[in-house]
Parts: sequence; structure tokens; C-alpha cells
Amino acid sequence: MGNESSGNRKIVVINTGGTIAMELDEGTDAVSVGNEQPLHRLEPLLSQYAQSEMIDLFQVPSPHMTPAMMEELADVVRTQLASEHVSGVVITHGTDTLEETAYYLDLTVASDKPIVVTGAMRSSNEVGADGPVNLIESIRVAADPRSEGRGTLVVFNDEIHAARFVTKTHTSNVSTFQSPSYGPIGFVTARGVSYHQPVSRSKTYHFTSPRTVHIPLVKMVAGEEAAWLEWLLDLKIDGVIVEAFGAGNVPPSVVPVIQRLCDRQLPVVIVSRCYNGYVQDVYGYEGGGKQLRDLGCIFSNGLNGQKARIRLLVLCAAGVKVDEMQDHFQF
Ligand SMILES: NC(=O)C[C@H](N)C(=O)O
Repeated sequence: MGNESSGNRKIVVINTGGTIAMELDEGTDAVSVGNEQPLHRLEPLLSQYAQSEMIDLFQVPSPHMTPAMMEELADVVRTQLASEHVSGVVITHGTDTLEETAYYLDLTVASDKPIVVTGAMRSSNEVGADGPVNLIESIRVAADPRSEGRGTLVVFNDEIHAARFVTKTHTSNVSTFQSPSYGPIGFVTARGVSYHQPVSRSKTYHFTSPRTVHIPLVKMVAGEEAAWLEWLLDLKIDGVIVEAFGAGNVPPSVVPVIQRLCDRQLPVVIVSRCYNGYVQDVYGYEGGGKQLRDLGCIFSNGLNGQKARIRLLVLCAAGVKVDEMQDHFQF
């Protein structure tokens, strides 16, 4: 049980689905939702670590998550954390889009109380199921006062990651969640919870709903043709994320499309296909970062494409103007 002093702090567990809430059906050899919610079977075990309560909000595989559902979840989190009886929340979630939901919460829930997101790579009845240990460790992290004021955390496989940095890196390994460039910010051990990085949390934004904001993500490949992107000009979109090469460069062929999007005063945010490092206006050749900067593109700092999209979606929903966007991608 460890030596943490979790006292009488109540942690609310909000279930949203994913493999942690699924089971392997031996007949069909497929992982899917069973007749029972397996997380409920863990409730007596959780009470050994903290007083807790479970809310079943969704039962979806995380590829079915949408920004509207993230906002519904954020609302429940805000309501729970507003109660003086609740000292933190744990969200169980599918791993495929877990980093997007975690980052959405990081940007939209202002409370200093701990918010922890977790899941599992092996379903509830598989040998070596990782859901129970991930959930217990998440409860321990959420109940620990040292987790306060750190923004949304992702707890997986004994590690604590900041929502801003973490990403899913492996299709099946239980150590799938990693923070490239930065590493985990803390660990969960048999004896307690420890942090080795200082608190650095995201600024939060307020708005009523992200429902009407549309932000596609497009990835650059060698030989990309303008025609593959021209559909962007025909759709009602609020901005676009371009996953560019290296330090932030695109093939010359797509520059005219990017130029037309910029001319329409739409935010065009440049991120990198590389999962380490920053994008910068370094190169002066056709399609290089300097040209993209001159066209009015916004350069994102250290966010992968899917998280830059969540950030742009939140900024658009919060009414941030295009000419102010660069400052909000500088953090
Ligand atoms: N391990 C998982 O949870 C993956 C699953 N496909 C999901 O994201 O719902």
C-alpha cells in the first residue's frame, strides 16, 4: 500500500471506455465491450488506497472520441473538482486518443486539484492485464498533495507524464506512453509517488463549446502534390495543422495552397513529423521555414500534430484572433 499520506481524500474515477473497460472474447478472438463493466470489480481494491467513487460517463473505444465529448468530460471534471469533498479525479480512457483528451483537459480545466488520465494496453481478462495496476497507481497519484498544480497528468506503467509532452509510441507494449525530449516528470514506486521535474502547467482557456470548430491535420510526404491538399480550400474550416518535414519545411508544390489559406486569414500551424524538437524558420529555400513564416504561418513549439490540433481548436473556440495565435503557441 505504500507510505503515502492520502488521508481522507475522495477521488472520483470517471470511466470513458477503451481497452481498460473491455475484455477478450475467446469465441471471436476480438477485444470488445463485455456484459459487465470490469472496472467496477476493482472498486473494493481501490478503497485500500483512497476513498473513491466511480462515474460511468461513456463506454467508447477512444477512436470514437470527439472534441464535443472531450468538452462533456471536461464539464464533469470541473463540476466534480468544484466540490470541497473531492480532492482529485482519475479518468479511464482508451489509449489511442488518450493524449488528445488529456491535453484538452490540461488546456480547459483551471483547477489545481490533480487530474490523472490512464488506460490499459491489455484488456481486463488477458494475462498480464495492466488496467488494475494503472488505475491503482493513478488513484495514488491523484490522492497525493504533491500532484496538485501540475495540470493534467498521464499515469501509465509506473510513470507520471505531463499531458503536454506525452504521446502513445507503441501499438501494444505496456510502456507505450513516453514523453520524447522531456521524459516522465515522476514515478510511482511501491513506497510512494515522486516528482523530479518542476511544475510547469499550461495556461487554461474558457469558452462555451468546441462543437463548431473544424481543424484538419495534414501530413507532408516526399512528392506531395498540391491537388492532394486543394480540398482544404473548398471546406468550411477554421484553420489547419501542417505536419511538415524536419525543422518545419514543406515541398514547393504545396506552397500555393498554404498561401491561399493564409490569405484567407486562416491560422496555418506548422508542426514537425519528427517527434523530438522544435519547428523554426531556419531554411531559406522554396517551401522552407522562412518562406512559411513570411506567408504568415504559425510555428508550434514542441507539440506533435494531434496536440497542436487540440490547442488550435481550443484557441479558436476561445476566440483568439489569428494575429495573436503565434503568442499562444509560444510557451
Ligand atoms: N489500448 C486501448 O485502449 C486501445 C483502444 N483501441 C482504444 O483506444 O480504445
